[in-house]
Amino acid sequence: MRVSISPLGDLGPYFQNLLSELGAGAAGCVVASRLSETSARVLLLEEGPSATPETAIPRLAILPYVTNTGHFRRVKGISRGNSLLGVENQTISMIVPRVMGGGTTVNGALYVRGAKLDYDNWSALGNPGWDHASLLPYFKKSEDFRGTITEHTDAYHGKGGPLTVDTTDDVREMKEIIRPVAAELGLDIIDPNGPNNIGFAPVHNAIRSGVRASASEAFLKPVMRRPNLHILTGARVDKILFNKNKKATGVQYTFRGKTRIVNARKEVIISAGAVMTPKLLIHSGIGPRKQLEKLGIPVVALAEGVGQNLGTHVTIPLYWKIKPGLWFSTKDFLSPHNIVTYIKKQTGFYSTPMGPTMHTYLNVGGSNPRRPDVDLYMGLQIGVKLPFYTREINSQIAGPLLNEPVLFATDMLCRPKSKGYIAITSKNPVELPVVHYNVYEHPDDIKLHLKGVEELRRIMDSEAIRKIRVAQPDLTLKACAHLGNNTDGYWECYARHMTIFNEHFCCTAKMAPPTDPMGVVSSRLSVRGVSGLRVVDASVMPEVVSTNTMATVYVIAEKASDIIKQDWGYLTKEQV
Ligand SMILES: Cc1cc2nc3c(=O)[nH]c(=O)nc-3n(C[C@H](O)[C@H](O)[C@H](O)COP(=O)(O)OP(=O)(O)OC[C@H]3O[C@@H](n4cnc5c(N)ncnc54)[C@H](O)[C@@H]3O)c2cc1C
Repeated sequence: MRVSISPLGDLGPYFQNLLSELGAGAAGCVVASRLSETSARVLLLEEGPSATPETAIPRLAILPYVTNTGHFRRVKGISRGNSLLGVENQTISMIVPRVMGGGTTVNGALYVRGAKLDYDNWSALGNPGWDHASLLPYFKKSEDFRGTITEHTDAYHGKGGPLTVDTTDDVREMKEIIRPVAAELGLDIIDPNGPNNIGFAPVHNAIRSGVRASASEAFLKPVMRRPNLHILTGARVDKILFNKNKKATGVQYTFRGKTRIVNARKEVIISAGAVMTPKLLIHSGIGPRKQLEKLGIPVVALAEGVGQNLGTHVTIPLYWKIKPGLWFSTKDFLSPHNIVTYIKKQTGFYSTPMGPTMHTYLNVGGSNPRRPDVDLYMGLQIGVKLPFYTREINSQIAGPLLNEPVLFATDMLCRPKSKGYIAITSKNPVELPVVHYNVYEHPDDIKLHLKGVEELRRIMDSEAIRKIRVAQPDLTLKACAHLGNNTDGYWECYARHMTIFNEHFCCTAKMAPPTDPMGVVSSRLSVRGVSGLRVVDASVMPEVVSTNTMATVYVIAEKASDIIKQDWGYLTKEQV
């Protein structure tokens, strides 16, 4: 996708009467697209470049994990205490997107909405209008669903929206493997975005006819020529500017090495993602008192919750060796047939993402039989070296499976009670934040997580899975071997070594009622203590949802767009 890169200085008075938006990620692309449906002038400032062509190829979706594609920065993700023991210095190198489309250009393209009760809980926390029934029309508005619809799921899917959601060949194959397992264990096979939230759920992907449907491709590309929408890439916003009445009047940004200012008469919307939005707020004088004082940044508004309350998911990876021939091999990557088929028709091997193809949503803690507390992801893959982990871990767990066909499963905790924070350590806009997330800080998390491991092992021991497995090599973690074979102690030790946290960051500028001292934005997503400033991205989630976060960010952005349109008189009260 090509975007305009004219320096704003050349555009003069055009930017009067402006809605200025920054961050063209999942949320930013939706908001820019929807707001430019009105007569408002919209300026979208994005720090990163346009996406390069290989990002569109689903099979290469995991590329960021193994190489540096230049579409993201790596920030430190640190966990202290008795966790991440198998990771060098207990520090993961985390991906923070920096490209048109943000996370949706570099992510695994899984489109999953989480459980209905996640949203009902947001509303119960004092955020009216954010319950599932109110959000369902917005999920549907975004979506152009190409998968199978039944009479039970029809009411949950949209047709004709900008974002194509589909299932792939790999997912269909996995579904056939799982069908007898589900029958044997008495579990349903469900639609991951349908009415039932417990069971095996074949993955839905944001993919359009074999090509990644990123936020910029789906929401911006079709509307690029709107005269009231202007997009500037390579523009890093350094701070929000305020007048003496604490109204946001515009932003200061750096473009081609020069500092510039643009004024926004209507409002400024931050969509920089859950790691970078807190940085920008703090650099603009909105944040916890101690932090602003320490950095010597003049206070515009005190907001103790900025950068706090960090939520994400934690995962334990496990591997089983399977029969050869069931799955592709490394040779498929270099097969001229596969390459030519993809180039000519966007079908075949390269048209499907490499990653999990099946969720298993279960409630193992007994809290609510309708709301999952673990998501056991599964997929077939070829054994590779594991990023993040130490040499010892790699030789014990990955080594025996290198280049072998494996069934991998990750036990993901849906809503960990442990919380983290984003540390902003410098006033320098170029300096990156550090993510602190102490895995298993809350004692309930490990207990629940280990119940997930138990369930996973039960699934792997089912008759149907045994049929596709071969003798398992010894994958014992030596550091835990003294605790016995398959004992609770062994698995806890395994989890404390192997569990990592994902880049499903959220909740660092959370939406909350005024009574909550850690709330940063209102239920209309306006930043408290100032005017003319909103946050619309993963930061505003009050609590993490039960699954991957992209679909949730899309729904936040769809709803926010209508709220903003209403506040500026483009929609009536009844229309939101
Ligand atoms: C590697 C990876 C894999 C993932 N896999 C999945 C998956 O398969 N399914 C799923 O549901 N979720 C997945 N996620 C999570 C999902 O991508 C995010 O939840 C989602 O992208 C968050 O959207 P956002 O709009 O909040 O932020 P982002 O999409 O991160 O967008 C933020 C944008 O703001 C820009 N920006 C930041 N600071 C500035 C600044 N100062 N000035 C201008 N621009 C700025 C960034 O360059 C970026 O483009 C994954 C995330 C990652 C990183």
